[in-house]
Amino acid sequence: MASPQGSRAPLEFGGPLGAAALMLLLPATMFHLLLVARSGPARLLGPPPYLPGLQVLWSPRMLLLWLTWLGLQAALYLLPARKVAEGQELKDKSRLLYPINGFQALMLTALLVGLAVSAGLPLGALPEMLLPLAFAATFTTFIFSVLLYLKALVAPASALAPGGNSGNPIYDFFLGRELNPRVWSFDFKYFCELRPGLIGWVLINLAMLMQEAELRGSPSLAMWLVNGFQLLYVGDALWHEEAVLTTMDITHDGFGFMLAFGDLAWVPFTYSLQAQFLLHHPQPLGLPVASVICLINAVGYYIFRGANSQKNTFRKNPSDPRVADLETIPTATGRQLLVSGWWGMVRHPNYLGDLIMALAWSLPCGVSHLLPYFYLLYFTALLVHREARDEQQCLQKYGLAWHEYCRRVPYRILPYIY
Ligand SMILES: NC(=O)C1=CN([C@@H]2O[C@H](COP(=O)(O)OP(=O)(O)OC[C@H]3O[C@@H](n4cnc5c(N)ncnc54)[C@H](OP(=O)(O)O)[C@@H]3O)[C@@H](O)[C@H]2O)C=CC1
Ligand SMILES: CC(C)CCC[C@@H](C)[C@H]1CC=C2C3=C(CC[C@@]21C)[C@@]1(C)CC[C@H](O)C[C@@H]1CC3
Repeated sequence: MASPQGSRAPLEFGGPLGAAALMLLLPATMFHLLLVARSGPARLLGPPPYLPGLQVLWSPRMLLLWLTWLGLQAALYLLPARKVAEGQELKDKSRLLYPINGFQALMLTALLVGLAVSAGLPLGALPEMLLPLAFAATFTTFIFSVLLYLKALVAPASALAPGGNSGNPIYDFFLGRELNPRVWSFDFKYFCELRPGLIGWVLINLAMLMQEAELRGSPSLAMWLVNGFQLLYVGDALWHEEAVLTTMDITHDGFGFMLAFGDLAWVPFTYSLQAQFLLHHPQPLGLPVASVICLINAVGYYIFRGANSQKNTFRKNPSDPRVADLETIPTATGRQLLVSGWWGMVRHPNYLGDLIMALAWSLPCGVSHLLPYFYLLYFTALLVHREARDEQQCLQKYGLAWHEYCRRVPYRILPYIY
């Protein structure tokens, strides 16, 4: 049974008050964005064009559609996997097993959607359903988080996350108590992190593209770019699915409202904002500008993928010829820190690449509105905060060696600036 005593981990996100505020603010922001993206002025900082009543938001049919989507992705998760990977070592020295079949799930979803569309499924109708769908996703996320909280009450103490067990129910509900909640081998956090939300995001994008083709005869170049860039990003994440097993979300954070809402509602409904904006606010884009934007995305992707692959290769096998020549700092844990290559440029080169891509996703939407730049602004804040959390954890793990790394590589994300 879980210990009722509060853990001594320092409180994050502004403690219980911050957690309560975020639980209201995040869904409110998501609905604000959905409403504003379809309004004429599309003003990020203005009031929403109208406040939808419950009869607009609540639809049992949309709830059923949402649950069917989750069910389909769960069924694809359970299909035989090309590989089963081991997670990081847990407190009790055991390691969990995870199926690596996310990319297969993306391909099968594409096949099923393709078949359904050719059989007459009106995917272009999805843009009109976004509000009640997002409401269904938010509603189920709250229920799901309550179930996760209750499940953690009967979990052994060794299954609890380092944070999220303060003893304050609001804070713990938000952050999540159990590290890897599972029913048999079905891992809820791992499943939610990569599948329904990420694949849902590119499906919403595709629906915007199809609806634009229906309205205007063909999709615009800007819509093609946004769809292409974000599909590359999601495809890459699922292709490198195993890498998510070393992220702090999987190894450190509990599974509670923050991640459940982030994965299931926030990602599909707000990360598709640029495509939503373009459907209602077509933007002219010439080939020369489009080529420059493609180049920016390619540079971002090159840094993002290069940095992530270099670290993953090094962590798997430090004597791999691709990384064996890189300079390193030894640490007391026996693990080493890379101090040349991408990780010698700044301490989070992968974040830099990710931010450059975020810029490339907004640029096709022009510069007349701030709204399509919401993702870039939010993502900068998220990564700056995430970087600070990661530094804290690395300092705890590596102590003096981390100080030495910070001395040798003084910039965090942006060389010579931050
Ligand atoms: N689109 C989105 O919404 C989001 C995208 N992301 C992306 O996901 C990816 C993963 O990000 P994230 O999980 O935050 O963290 P990272 O992949 O950056 O991992 C951080 C960990 O890497 C290890 N590390 C740090 N420095 C070094 C070094 N010099 N040499 C070797 N290992 C080092 C440490 O772990 P250890 O030593 O234990 O291996 C550290 O805890 C990133 O590309 C990020 O941009 C992340 C969040 C949201
Ligand atoms: C809504 C809150 C403010 C915060 C929610 C955060 C989540 C949306 C993100 C936390 C870590 C994430 C990661 C990804 C997507 C966003 C969330 C779930 C990736 C899967 C994106 C693709 C990358 O290649 C890997 C990322 C891992 C972390």
